[in-house]
Amino acid sequence: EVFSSVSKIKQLIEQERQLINHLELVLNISQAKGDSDQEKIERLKKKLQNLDAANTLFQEEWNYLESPIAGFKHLKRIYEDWQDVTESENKSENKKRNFLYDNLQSMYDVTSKWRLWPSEKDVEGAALGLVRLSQVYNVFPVPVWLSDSAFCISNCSRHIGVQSNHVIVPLPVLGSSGCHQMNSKEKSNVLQTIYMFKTCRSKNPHVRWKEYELFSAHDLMFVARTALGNQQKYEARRWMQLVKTFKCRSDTVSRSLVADDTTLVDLGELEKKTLNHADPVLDSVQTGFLSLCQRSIIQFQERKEIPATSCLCFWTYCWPYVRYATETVHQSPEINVYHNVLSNSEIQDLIDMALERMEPSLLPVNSKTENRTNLLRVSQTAWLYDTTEFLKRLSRRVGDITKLNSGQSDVDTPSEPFQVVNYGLGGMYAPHQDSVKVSRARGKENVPWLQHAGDRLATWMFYLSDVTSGGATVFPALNLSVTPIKGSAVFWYNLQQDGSTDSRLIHGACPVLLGNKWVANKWIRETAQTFHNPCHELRL
Ligand SMILES: O=C(O)CCC(=O)C(=O)O
Ligand SMILES: [Fe+2]
Repeated sequence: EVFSSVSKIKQLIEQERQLINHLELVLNISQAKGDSDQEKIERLKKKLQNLDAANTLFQEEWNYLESPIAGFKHLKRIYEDWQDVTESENKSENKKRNFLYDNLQSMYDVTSKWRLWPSEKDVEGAALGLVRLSQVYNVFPVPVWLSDSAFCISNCSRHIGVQSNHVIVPLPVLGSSGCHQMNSKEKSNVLQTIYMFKTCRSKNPHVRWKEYELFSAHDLMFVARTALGNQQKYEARRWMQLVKTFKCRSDTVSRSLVADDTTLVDLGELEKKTLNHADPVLDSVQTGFLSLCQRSIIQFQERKEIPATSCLCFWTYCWPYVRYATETVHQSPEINVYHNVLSNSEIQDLIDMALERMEPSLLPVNSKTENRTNLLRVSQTAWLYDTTEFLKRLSRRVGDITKLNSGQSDVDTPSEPFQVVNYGLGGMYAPHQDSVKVSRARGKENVPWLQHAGDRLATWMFYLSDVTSGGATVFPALNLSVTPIKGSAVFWYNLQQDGSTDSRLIHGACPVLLGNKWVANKWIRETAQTFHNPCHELRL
């Protein structure tokens, strides 16, 4: 599975490069051997050129893949293109075993076994990410017709205080259109982006859009069909309607964007299936979650810098001494954000360690990932035990700041190992409690220490990245959202003094609209806090 981690999607560039080099070699040898159909070799060589161009596009600018549109298009292209290359021989009528046939066959076998190669499920996962983003943030692709080029891009909604029909262009997309003179402050500002975009376009009407910035009719149909398959009829209809606007346009660009007749036949069938849709009914937690997520996008531009005045500064006791700042973001129950608790190189080390071990995240209660269509949690996770001095030091730092027993080892387990998380395209975590009271024993029989560790008394979460847009941690019951700041951490108690779950601490991670979000959790368990957990008045 790739779609649930933006960093893994980026890594595909390197992997595809290796395949391209291999294919080139195979084609050259085949040509020299002369045992294959020359026409076929020519066709594949043409294809190879296209693959090479598409791959090179992202080679230097791989941050473009942090845009959900580019990410979706990239996964879909890799899946479809390589399916086409490796299956071309199988499909042909006169299957003749030769060097080319054998090699394409083995490339097919190898890639279908690669865990880090996109499957149809990945393309669907990315499509559902787009649907989720359009639902949550009301950023929705609308066709915008500009001079000779047609493109569909996000519609900026009333939710972020801008009239409809304005457009949001995800920043990486903007960069390629000759509008990249923005400074970093401007880059973090979604609203400004819209105005930048508008001015920029009017100054550069000749700018042509790159293929991965555009949704073709085929792309839109794919998203609509996937939404329908996920029982999201209303959303399916919204995406489908865009194809119709293509259809109505008479200019050549729009006509070329409507792929072929099958798209139109598909469109008719899909329309029938999406009739009589009903809007989903959301409960109050979900509604609170969504409106906090929407609001956090507007707040983003207002609050990016670490607040200087409202912070108390401390030193940790452990080497290397860290001068951190405490910001109380909520009073009762108390939620604190600690700034400057990790250095950039510590962050890089954590991410490098985690990247090798990441697996699709499990849901907390049923611990099953089979039904990924619900996508309550779209991310990948790696557990890092305190096996190195570096990780022990980070665990100690958490203990120094929280005054809790935060160590982690096989014999004595006051807290869990670090759980490093990387979110995917439109990656999110629906509202949940970190407390595991309900599910404690279930499925954990093979982890003996967990049986005695007690509940998750407190949550410590390092932010290992900033997020360009979206991705806030929100607390619907407290009407609070916390913006990820690289190197900061957020901390709260999940349990009340009597050990019961504090329902006010329900929280979730908003979908990432643009960027690559990384966090690292450390859950501090109850049992080993006997002489550490401060009594009521002393709690941090
Ligand atoms: O990523 C976030 O902002 C929240 C993550 C979270 O709640 C969790 O992993 O339990
Ligand atoms: Fe959580």
